[in-house]
Amino acid sequence: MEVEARSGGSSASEGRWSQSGTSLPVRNVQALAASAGEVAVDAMERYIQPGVDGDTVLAEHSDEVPVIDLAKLLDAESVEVEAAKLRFACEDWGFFQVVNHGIPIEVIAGMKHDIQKFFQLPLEVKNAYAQRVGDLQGYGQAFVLSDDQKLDWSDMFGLFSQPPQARDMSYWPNQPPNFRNSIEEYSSELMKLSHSLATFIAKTIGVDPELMEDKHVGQFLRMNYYPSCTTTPEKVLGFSPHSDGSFITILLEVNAVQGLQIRRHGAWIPVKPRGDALLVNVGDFLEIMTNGKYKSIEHRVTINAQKERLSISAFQVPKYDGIISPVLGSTEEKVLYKTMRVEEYARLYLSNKPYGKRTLDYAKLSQI
Ligand SMILES: O=C(O)CCC(=O)C(=O)O
Ligand SMILES: [Fe+2]
Repeated sequence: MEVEARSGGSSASEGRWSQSGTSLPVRNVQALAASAGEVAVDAMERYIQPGVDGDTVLAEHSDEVPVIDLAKLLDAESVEVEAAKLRFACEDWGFFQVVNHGIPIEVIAGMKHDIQKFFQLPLEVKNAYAQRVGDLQGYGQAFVLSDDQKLDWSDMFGLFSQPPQARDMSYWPNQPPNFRNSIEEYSSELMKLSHSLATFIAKTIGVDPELMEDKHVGQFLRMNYYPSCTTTPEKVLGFSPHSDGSFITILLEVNAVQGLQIRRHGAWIPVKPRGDALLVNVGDFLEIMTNGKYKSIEHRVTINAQKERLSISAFQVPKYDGIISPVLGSTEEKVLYKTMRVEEYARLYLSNKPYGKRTLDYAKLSQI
């Protein structure tokens, strides 16, 4: 069936395909959506996920997503109360909004502006940047805009943005003109935020922050573009349910269009974008390190009928040649996760396609 769908790309649908470096046609969802008026039912079909529209969504709980104030964590008078909130957020939700995060407004505004301009570039221009890269070895430098394997209604462009010595900026897009600079500023600001959060997270579990130091030394930045979908928005997903292969992930919701949903008690809770906050979530590596005390929660992205949505995920990742293992609070604590090489985990995660929590299940000792 898959072959059928691909070879169906006759002259009528050629405009919806773009050629990758290989001869395989790669679907670009933004281009497909732009031709919406004539999107044939069969072109849409592969994106339809049966049952999505039947899942329980509890919008009335959206306001309960925890909010953590970094300024209060940094203030001796309020740190205790705020750290307790942080602990609850990581244990119970696996997600929190961080306000007073200290990232200059102009840095965020620059990044938002440039990412919108980037996705407005002609497909051939974007593909040229995407084609130049694609090597994920040792986390690699960047990866594709379109993915012909993917069933999700989105296009993504990713690059390894930190640390400076491990990246090659010559691969980064230089359109719009200030893009490289915006990425550089944004990612180095986020790195500082990540270190600050990691310090407080370590304290909430009684771990020496230095033990966490090499667990978020790198940063992978992924820019996500979710076109609107006029035909069957309730039946497609921009991003299928997954947990993140990171220590923590810091998400910027670029244009305030709702879409992200968090798995909670068997239902989905939509997250309301906040202009003054960044959304942080616990990733798989932090779940393993805390021996399951902090949860790497599944999440997914839904699609809007009228509006496109853009977001930027910044995955804080450990040293590729390091190891990841539970850090125990006491000698009596039962070890629930394997000790794994980061490289092994990363390879598994990337090969699995992060649908569901398969990689994390593999790391759980109780599963074997
Ligand atoms: O776009 C979003 O809101 C979330 C994206 C996401 O979950 C991811 O990049 O891992
Ligand atoms: Fe995610």
